[in-house]
Order: sequence, then structure tokens, then C-alpha cells
Amino acid sequence: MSVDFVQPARRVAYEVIAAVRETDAYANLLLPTKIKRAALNTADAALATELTYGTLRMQGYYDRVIALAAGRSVDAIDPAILDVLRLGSHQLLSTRVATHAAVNESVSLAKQVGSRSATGFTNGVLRTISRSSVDEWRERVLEATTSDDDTLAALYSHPVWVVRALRQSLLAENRADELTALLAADNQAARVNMVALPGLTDPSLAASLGEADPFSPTGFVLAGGDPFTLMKQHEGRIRVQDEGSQIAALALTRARPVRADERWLDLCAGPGGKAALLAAEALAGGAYLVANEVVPTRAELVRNALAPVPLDVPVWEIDGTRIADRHADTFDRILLDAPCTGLGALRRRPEARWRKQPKDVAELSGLQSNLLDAALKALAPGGILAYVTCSPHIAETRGIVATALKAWGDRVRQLDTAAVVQSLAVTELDLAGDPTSVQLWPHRHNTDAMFITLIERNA
Ligand SMILES: C[S@@+](CC[C@H](N)C(=O)[O-])C[C@H]1O[C@@H](n2cnc3c(N)ncnc32)[C@H](O)[C@@H]1O
Repeated sequence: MSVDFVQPARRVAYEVIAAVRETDAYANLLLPTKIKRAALNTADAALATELTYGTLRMQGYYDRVIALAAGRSVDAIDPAILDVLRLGSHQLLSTRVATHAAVNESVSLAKQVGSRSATGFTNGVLRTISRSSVDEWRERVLEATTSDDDTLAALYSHPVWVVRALRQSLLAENRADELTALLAADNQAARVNMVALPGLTDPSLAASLGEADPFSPTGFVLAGGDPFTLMKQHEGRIRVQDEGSQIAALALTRARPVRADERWLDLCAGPGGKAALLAAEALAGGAYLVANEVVPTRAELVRNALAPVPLDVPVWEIDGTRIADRHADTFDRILLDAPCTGLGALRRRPEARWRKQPKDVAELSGLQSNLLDAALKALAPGGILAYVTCSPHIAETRGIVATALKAWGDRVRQLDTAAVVQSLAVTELDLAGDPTSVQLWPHRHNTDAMFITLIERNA
């Protein structure tokens, strides 16, 4: 074996981590392609996934260790070599990979991607890290933190502003004591959860492929196998979908019995996961559904997602903030699954916490408010709107709703969303706070942190 050998799983992990940094690639989309191209076997694919996701998630923590071991700020390290060091640190501090394999292969990788001097530097830093225990490094990192929030940020590898935002959201439910459980849950791999479109799949299918979800009546946890192969085999009538997303869509469709010929709208539908579930529900209840998505490539994904449902669903491509220009007072139910920071899906998107910035919240909240106002105008009198985000950030959730309620006054009212969600759930959920909205959580419900509120426009 050449001294410069880098195991294919490590090479794949490195390439994905580097692409995330260089081209803003999404690890969850790029990794499967790279694994396929490298023809990794199942064990190597699992190793590449663990190395990629683990390194990206814990990057903030590893950077603190690397800075201490290197005696310089990570900003002063060549970015390609920093990626090698992060991947090496992950192997040394969080896996059972043998020290010599972690160090030697990192040095070989450094030789391939960095300058000549980088190999000695990589060797030195990783050997320094390997000489102290995991606990000793934790102590050293914590000694260098500057506040309680910084300590949590370091230990659980989240940006400080995200730690604060998550605490605020839990505080709104009087559950701030759950913060560390939430931060820890963000660092756990999410299970593969699927939806079996109701009315289009045999009810026994879920049991044969996995275990029924505890809360969503349409979902199951996949026991094993490749979900995308299964999806193809079942012609899209089962698909990957978080349990929280299913609950959000069903909160709208099951808020009250469906009258025949109701008109439904999915205002921000791409890529179409919830649209497919809404379509199955519309078909069963005799309702019409329109899906809308402003980005044409994502509108195409919506059409694909809807294909398995034998219902004619037009897919519009208009700016949702203008929906009421031509469709005021029209729809009986509207799903507004708003574009958001995605801070509720950090388990699933390992790099997202480092990519998002507080300014994203400010930008998105303007759009969210405009979309909500337009959607309320497009609602028929007596109609119901579900405002949903996969972020628990107060500025994207309760803040947006409060602004709309103030502007709309007695022309709208919030429904008992908690009661609706409990009534459709298979088993009772531990929900906290004001029942006009529901906040799901990874640590409490094992779902993404979806926020759901139902608003009725007065007749
Ligand atoms: C959170 S995603 C929706 C996810 C989707 N409901 C699903 O379950 O697959 C929000 C979507 O809104 C779209 N979007 C952003 N701005 C929009 C606008 N002004 N009008 C309509 N759609 C918009 C984004 O392109 C994105 O696809």
C-alpha cells in the first residue's frame, strides 16, 4: 500500500466537506452522489456518511480544539488543511478509528490537497490532539469559553446566536430547561422517516417496511434498505418525509371535516413533500388543490411529487406575495409552509448551523410577513390557513403571527391548533405553551422543530 493512501470513505468525506466550504454544496445532496461515483460498499458508505456529518456538525467544537493544539486561530490556517484537520479531529475525538490511521491518512490527504509544509503542520497538530484524552480537550476548550452561552455553544457545537434563539423559543413554552437536550438532539442522526400516502397505499405497508410513527397516522420509520429504491418501487406513493412535516400538512386537512369541492392552495410548495400529502387528502375528501412555487426548478419537483396522486393539481409559478392580486377571497384552506432559516432541521443538514446568519432571519421574516398577509387575503371567508415553518426561531414563528394578527384584528382568529394536532395524532404529544400554536421538537418528539399555527378568516 502506498504511504499516501487515503481510504475511499475518507476521501469522499473530505471532498464533500471541502465542497460545502468552497461551493456552498449541501452535504445531504452531494454525499449520495459521491458515494455512488466512488462505488463504496455499504460499510464504507456508512463510514463516509458518519465522517462527513459528524465533522460538519461538530466543526465549531473541533475548531476550538485545533486552535488550541496549533497555537493559532483557525482563520490563519489554509482552508483546505483546516478541513483535513477537522476530519482528523473528528476521527480522533469522536470515533474508534485507530490513532495511527487517523493521523497517517490525514497527513496523506494534506499532501494531496495542500502545500509541502502543510503535511508537517497537519502531522504536528493531530499528534498533539492525540496525546490528550477526549475529556482533557473538553476541559481545555471549556476553560477558554467566555460566557455560559459560549460554553453551551462550544460543548454542543452550535453558533452562540443559535443557542440563544433556541433558548428563546423554549422559553416561550416555559421549557428553557430542555435546552441542552435540544442541542444534543441536533447532533444525533435523524432516523429515515417516510410517509405512506393515505388512500393510495395499503395500510399494512408501513408495518411491513418498518414501524408506524408514534404520532403521524400516515408515517413510519424505515427499518432498513434504501428509501429511494423503495420510493421508486412504490411509484412515489411512499416517500421520505419527516413526521413533523406530515403533522403540519394534516393539521390543515384534518382541522375540520372536508366539504366536497373545497378549494385548497399550497402557496410555497417546492419541493412538494407536503403537496403530495395534501393531494392525497384532497382526493379522499373531494377537494381541489392548487400548488404554487415561485422557483421554476422547484415547481418541477412539485409536479414530480404530485405525479403518484391521481388528482389534477395545477402547479403555478407565481410570487406568493402577489397571490391575492388575482385570487383574493378564494381558498377554503391554505398551507403557507414559509421559506425559513431551517433551524428546526439541524440534525438533517449538518452544515446549516454554520451557514445561517442572524441577518438571514431578518431578511426572511420580511418575506414571511408579506406571504402571510397575502395568504390571508387569498383565504375565503371562513377559510383556514396553516402557517408553518421548519424553524422554531421566534422571529419566524410567533413574531410573524403576532404581526399579522395585529394587522388583521377581528377579521381573523387563531384556532386551537394543539387540539387539532392531538386529535389527529396516533398517541398524545407532549405540547407546551399557548395552544393556538404547536411547536414540535427533535428532543421531545423526535421530529424536526416544525412550528404550526391555524388561523381562520372570519366569515
Ligand atoms: C419551506 S419550503 C416549502 C417546502 C414544501 N412545502 C415541502 O413540504 O416540500 C419554502 C418554499 O417556498 C418557496 N418560495 C420562496 N419565496 C416564495 C414566494 N415569494 N412565493 C412562492 N414560493 C416561494 C421556496 O422556493 C421554497 O421552495
